[in-house]
This record gives sequence, structure tokens and C-alpha cells, in this order.
Amino acid sequence: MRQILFMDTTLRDGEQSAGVNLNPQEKLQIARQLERLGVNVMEAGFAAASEGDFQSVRDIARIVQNASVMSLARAKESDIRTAYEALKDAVAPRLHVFIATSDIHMKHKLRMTREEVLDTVRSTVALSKSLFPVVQFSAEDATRTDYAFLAQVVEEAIRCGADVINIPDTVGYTNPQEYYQLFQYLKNHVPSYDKAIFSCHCHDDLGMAVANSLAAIESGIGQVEGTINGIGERAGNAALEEIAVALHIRKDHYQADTSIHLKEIKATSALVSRLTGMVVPKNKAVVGANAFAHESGIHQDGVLKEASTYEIISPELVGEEANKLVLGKHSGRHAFMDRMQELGYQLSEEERDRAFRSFKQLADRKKEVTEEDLHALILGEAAAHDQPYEVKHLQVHFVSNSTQSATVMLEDQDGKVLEDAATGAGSIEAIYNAIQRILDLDCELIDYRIQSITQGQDALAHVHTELQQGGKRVSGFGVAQDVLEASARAYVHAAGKLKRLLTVAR
Ligand SMILES: CC(=O)SCCNC(=O)CCNC(=O)[C@H](O)C(C)(C)COP(=O)(O)OP(=O)(O)OC[C@H]1O[C@@H](n2cnc3c(N)ncnc32)[C@H](O)[C@@H]1OP(=O)(O)O
Ligand SMILES: CC(C)C(=O)C(=O)O
Repeated sequence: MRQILFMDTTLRDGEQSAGVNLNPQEKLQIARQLERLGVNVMEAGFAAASEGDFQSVRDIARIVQNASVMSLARAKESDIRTAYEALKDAVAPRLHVFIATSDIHMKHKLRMTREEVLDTVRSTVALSKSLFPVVQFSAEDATRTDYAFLAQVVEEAIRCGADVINIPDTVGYTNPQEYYQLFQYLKNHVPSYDKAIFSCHCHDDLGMAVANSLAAIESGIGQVEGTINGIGERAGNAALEEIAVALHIRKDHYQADTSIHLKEIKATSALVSRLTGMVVPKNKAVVGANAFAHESGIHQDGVLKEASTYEIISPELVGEEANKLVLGKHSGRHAFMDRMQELGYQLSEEERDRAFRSFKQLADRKKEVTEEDLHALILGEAAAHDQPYEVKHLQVHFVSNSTQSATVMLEDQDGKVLEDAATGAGSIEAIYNAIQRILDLDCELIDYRIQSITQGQDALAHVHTELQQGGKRVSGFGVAQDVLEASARAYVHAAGKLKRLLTVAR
């Protein structure tokens, strides 16, 4: 099995993401975590870019023991010497010198001819090699470079001492097949090809950075570059964690090993996201919050029976908690019952049916049914089950600064429907007056409490009521998404008990 080296550039190209600015402390924190992750090389920054970048590269170079630390430098003597100063204390320092080779960059940006670029490559790579044990050379915008000229530049760079040759897809322009073939072309047209390690560096402008990197690996290269969470200039870089996991899961295909400790992926991703403020999309491969969440009933049933039915990556592999069966409107009985058991509920078949029906009704209205929702649901079910009346329909008419009115329809245990309407100073009072009329009660509301038992906009309300009449005092509660509905249920729960007590007492 061949070994693929991982070059992480989260601290350099990743920090080039618009709006990201890491301070030296934060960069050190990320560097430590990258070391734990097991990257072979980390590009700590661009030492000549600013005093702050210089310090960060120097600080990182001083602490990292188990990876090469690299700085970017333009093909300019001053950049190279500044990088040398920043990296001289590193255990394994490395320079990354680059210059653009595409006609479009040479003509418009560098304003240099091909010959001038070739001369610059020769002199700056030679200078770099006189200062550093390992030199990486990048031909910026390689994928839009004339292939014959690119091969010439690469040959010169290797002859002048470059140990690693990077062929970047700077603007995310290539595609997997084309990138694969570019490396094949270089293999066939660069005489010194075998004297250097070839590297790929892909951007995600067309959404193909990871696919292009994997194609380059298939083409036989030895090093892959990218960032954690795929952050970086414009649409970002290839996401290193995705490449590492793809190589692991499809070892049968890629036949390659890496030094990456996959279990550190989740922690690394979370740290980078937190410090850069670049939120990881929920559906992102490997590290997104939904990457191991199953919502639909058929999938949940499959996963409960055998995880590999719908999971090619086990969450534990990347340091993620166990898979999550999200209960929602697409969930089925198996997942629902599994969670009920986990929560400690032993339900009879009848209770199960009722609870599942209520769950489906709730799930139709809520994005995700949480554990608190389930407790509330069972609580509500239990309350509904032992009460003589059930709220069938509720209609409330609200007029600001006026008397409110409500129409309530109840059903008793024999299926008889009872209906009445009333007014009140507030909506809840109007509902309660209507219920009193229906049940022919003249009770006093001595306690009313409302509590939100779940979180978010679609939280469930739990209402507690206490009623008193003729020396009898009872309590009731109701759970619903709507406060008025929960209030009506709580009142009917208590009122039903009161009615029973008063009837028995007569
Ligand atoms: C593909 C990449 O990701 S490359 C890395 C990009 N990263 C960055 O640019 C971040 C850090 N950059 C910076 O802080 C600044 O751009 C600096 C300090 C490097 C340079 O700043 P300035 O001297 O003000 O120059 P400015 O950025 O405006 O222009 C870049 C200059 O470098 C030249 N240049 C660009 N790339 C190279 C190169 N690889 N080798 C030599 N010269 C280069 C440009 O032609 C231009 O030269 P000019 O001033 O003679 O026209
Ligand atoms: C400096 C080079 C490697 C780069 O970042 C790019 O071309 O995208």
C-alpha cells in the first residue's frame, strides 16, 4: 500500500477565506490540533505577508514536533529570506515557493514573459534549496497553463532542487478526468519526474475539489493538499477530512494509506469552525451535523436492524457520537418504539398505538420531535387517557382591547359531543367559561401555570391548572403546541376530575 502525504493549509489558504482573521493564539491552537490529527506538513502562513503572519509562522515552527512546518513565499528573494527567519527553529522546516505559469497570469498579473518566469524559477528554487532542507515549488494556475511549458517549468524546478512539485488548480477550473491526465502528461514529459514528490492542490469553484484531488491520487501522486472543512479563498479548498475518509472507506479502490488519525476529525473540524466563524453546513460530508442523522422511517428501520444498510462511515470512526435517529414526520414505528424504550417507557400495544398516532400528529407540525416532546407526549397521553372529557374543537375570537369569545367542543367517553360558547376578559377566561357551561360547573381557578417544555419556535407548552368547588380541589395539565389548546386541555383534565368527584359526592 502506498502512503499519501497530507499537507494542510488551513492556516494559510484557509485563512484566505473572506472574513476570516485568526490571531496568533488561535493559529497555535489549530496547529496543535493539526498535529494531533496527524498531518505530515502544515502550511503555517505566509511569513512575508505581515508582521503578525511572521510571528505566527515562527511560533508554530517552535512548538510543532511531529509535522513539517512550511511557509509560503513568492518567487522573490526577500519573501524567501523572511520565511527562512520565521522557520529556522522548526524541527522540520519547509519552504513553499510559487509563481504563476499560465499565460493569463504571466501576461496580466506578473507582466513577465515565459523566459523571465523560467529564469525566476531557477534562481528562486536554487536560493530556497540553499536555505531549506525541503523545498516545495508550485506552478500557480497550473491547470490553465500550456502543458509543454508547465513540463518545462517543473523540470527546471526539480533540477534546481525542488523536492515537492505542486500542480495547483488555483481557480477550481479542472475536472477529475482532465486533472488525472495532466499528471499522466507530466509523468511522460518531465524527465526528472521520479526525483520529486508530486502534489495536488484543488479549489472548489465548480464543486469538484475533493473529486479532483482523488483523481490526482489515482494518477499516482504522493501528496494531497487541502484545508479542514474545505475553507479557503472563494469557494474554498478541497476538504482534507473528506479525502482522508474517502481513502479509508474505499481502500479497496485507492490502495493508499495515510497518517491521519481519523478519530481527531470531528474535534479538528469543530475547532476550525469555532475559531474561524465558518459554520459547517449541516449536510456537509463527514463533519456536518446531519452526516450521521437518519430521519426517514425506512432508513431508521434499516439502521436499527443493521447500521451498514444506510451507513458507509461509522460516526465513531471520525470521533463523532453514535448515529442519531432523528424523529420527525418521516419516521416510522420501529424508530419511535426504539426511542420510547430508550427513554424507559414500557407501553402496552394499545398505549403504543395511541402514542404513535399522537407522535405522528405532532411530527406533522414540528421539524424535529425531541426527547422532551416525547416525555410530554406520553404525559399528555396518560392525562388524556384517564379523563372523562376530551377537547375536540376550540375556536377563539380575539379582539384587541375588548371582550374575548370562545367556542369549545368536548367529547365524553361515550362519544357524545357537547358544545358551548362564552366570553371573558381574556381568551383563556373565555375558554374556561365555555367549559364550565358545558360541564355545568361553578368552580374557581385557584392556580394556572404555563411552562415551555421544549425549545425553539415550535416548542410545546405545558399548562397546569387547579380548580376548586364545594370543598373539592383538583389539578390537571395539558400539553400542546398552542398555548390556548394546552390551557383548554389542562382545564378539561381538572374539570373532568372535579365533575366526577362532585357526582360521587351527591
Ligand atoms: C494562489 C494563492 O493563494 S497565492 C497566495 C495569496 N495570498 C496572499 O496574497 C495573502 C498575503 N498577501 C499579502 O499580504 C500581500 O499581497 C503581499 C505582502 C504578499 C504583497 O503585497 P504588495 O507588495 O502590496 O503587493 P500586491 O499584493 O498589491 O501585489 C502583488 C505583487 O506580487 C507580485 N507577485 C504575485 N505573485 C508572485 C510570485 N509568485 N512571485 C513573485 N511576485 C509575485 C505581483 O505581480 C505584484 O507585483 P507588482 O507589485 O510588481 O505588481
Ligand atoms: C500558492 C498556491 C499553491 C495556491 O494556493 C494556489 O494555487 O491555489
